[in-house]
Amino acid sequence: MTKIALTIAGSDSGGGAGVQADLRTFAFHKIHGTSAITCVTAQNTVGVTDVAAITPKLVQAQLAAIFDDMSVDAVKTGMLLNQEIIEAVAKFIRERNVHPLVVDPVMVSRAGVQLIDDSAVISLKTSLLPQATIITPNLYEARILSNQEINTVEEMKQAAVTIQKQLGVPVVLIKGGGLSDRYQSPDVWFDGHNGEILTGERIVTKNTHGTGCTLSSAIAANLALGKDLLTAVKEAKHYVTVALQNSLDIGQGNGPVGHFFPLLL
Ligand SMILES: Nc1ncnc2c1ncn2[C@@H]1O[C@H](COP(=O)(O)OP(=O)(O)O)[C@@H](O)[C@H]1O
Ligand SMILES: Cc1ncc(COP(=O)(O)OP(=O)(O)O)c(N)n1
Repeated sequence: MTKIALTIAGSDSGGGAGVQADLRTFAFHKIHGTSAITCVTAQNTVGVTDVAAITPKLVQAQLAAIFDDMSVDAVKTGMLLNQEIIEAVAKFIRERNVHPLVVDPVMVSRAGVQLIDDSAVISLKTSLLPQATIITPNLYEARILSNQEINTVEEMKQAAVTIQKQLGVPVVLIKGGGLSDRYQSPDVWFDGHNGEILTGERIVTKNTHGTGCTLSSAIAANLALGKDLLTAVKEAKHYVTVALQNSLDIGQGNGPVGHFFPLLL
């Protein structure tokens, strides 16, 4: 039977991240992708030049249109932009008991650019993250969520424990793309009992745009396919590594990861 996944995220006009990356990732996994768009960014490989929010009412209407008609096997959230949209999404997820739910708490891009309003961070912490099956902060986002400095794998482990306990999220995966390690790009998993370092070869390329979106949508795709959470994460990390090996040297800045390769999962 055809599996269905949903991305609740922003549009990236340059096609490297956001909804565009998510739908490509779903398609690669042979999942039918649906989308509830939260905001439209004017963006390319160099940066974001403008952004406009979709009204919370229209975000909710997109969600209702999907869930009133289809049976959704897994959901991911990405860039939610502001407090009103986060509250609308969180309310829908609570009322419809939406799961499994992968929350990529998009706040700051790997280049350090803030992608959501300050007030939105509080709503994210209190309304959305506690409903997630797994959250996938990058180093910047994990610093904000844990209130601690993170520059090493040891500090990633400590922060994962802090975030998991303080926010009551079942599983925290801190992504290590931003570490200054020349050979490895490790992610740290903590599920309340067990911690695990998911190792991965660091691919040397400037074309890393969309890695976080691709990872979280690949996790959602694997969950939609019925895989257990740790397997879903490990296979998603492998997918991102291969996508980085096939990244596209387009544009004048950081090109996107590529999705044009044979299935190697
Ligand atoms: N150069 C790289 N080589 C291999 N894996 C990478 C590289 N950069 C990022 N990753 C991986 O991509 C995923 C997304 O991480 P990251 O880039 O830190 O997130 P974000 O895009 O949200 O800032 C993680 O699994 C991370 O380990
Ligand atoms: C519309 C939109 N959503 C999310 C992001 C951030 O993308 P991400 O893959 O998490 O980060 P980078 O690897 O590109 O830093 C975005 N830029 N736009």
